[in-house]
Amino acid sequence: MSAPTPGRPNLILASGSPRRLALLDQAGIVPDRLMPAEIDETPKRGELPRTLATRLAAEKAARALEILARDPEHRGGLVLAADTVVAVGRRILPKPELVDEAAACLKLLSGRSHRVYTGVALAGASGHVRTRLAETRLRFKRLSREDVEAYLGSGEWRGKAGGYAVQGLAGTFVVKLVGSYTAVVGLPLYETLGLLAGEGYPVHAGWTTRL
Ligand SMILES: Cc1cn([C@H]2C[C@H](O)[C@@H](COP(=O)(O)OP(=O)(O)OP(=O)(O)O)O2)c(=O)[nH]c1=O
Repeated sequence: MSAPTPGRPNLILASGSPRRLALLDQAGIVPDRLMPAEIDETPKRGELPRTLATRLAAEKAARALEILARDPEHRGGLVLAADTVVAVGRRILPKPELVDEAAACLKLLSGRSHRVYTGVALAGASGHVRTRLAETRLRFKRLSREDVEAYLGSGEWRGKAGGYAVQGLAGTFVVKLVGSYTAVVGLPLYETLGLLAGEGYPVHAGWTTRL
C-alpha cells in the first residue's frame, strides 16, 4: 500500500475496518498490507469486557500472523490488530446486524453512562504479542423516540459495537466523554503509537507537511 522505507519494519493491519485504517492514516501511518483476521468473538462465560477486548485484539493479531506464516512472500514485520467492546457495567453489548438488537442497545444506553474498551495488539517479528487497553467512559443524553427512530433509520448502527458510531450521527448523543475518542472509533492512537515505537517503528516518519 505504501512504498517500503528502508530500515522500517513492514506493518500489517489485521483489520477489515475502514475506520481503523483511517485512524492510522490520521496518525500519518500507512500500513504495507491489510490482512483482516476472522476469529470467534464470543465472550467466555463471565469474561469481563476489558479482558474480552484485550484477548480478541491479541487473537486477531495471532490469527493474521498464522496466515502470513504460510505466505512465502512474507518476510516478518509487525502485525497490528484491535477490538472494541461496549459495555454497561459487566454487560457486553452486541454488534447488531438486526434493527431490534440495535434498538435494544440504544434503550440501554439512553440517559446512562457506559464504557468502551478498545484493546490493541502488536505482534513483533518474533511473534511475541504486546497489548494495551484504552477505557473510555461516555454518557449519552436521554434519547427521545424520534432520536431512536431516526437513528435506526440511518443504518449507522450496523456492525458497530454497542449499536452506534460516535464519529457519525451518534456524536449528537454524547453528553460527556472521558478517555480516548480515537479508541471509541476503533483504534486508540496514543496506545497504538506507543506499541509501534516500542517495536522500533518510526512513528513520525510520515509526519510530512499536510496543508
Ligand atoms: C463504539 C463504536 C464502534 N465502532 C466500530 C469500530 C469497529 O469497527 C466495530 C467494533 O467491532 P470490532 O470487532 O472491534 O471490529 P470489526 O469486526 O469491525 O473489524 P476488525 O476486527 O476487522 O478490525 O465498531 C465505531 O466505528 N464507532 C463507535 O463509536
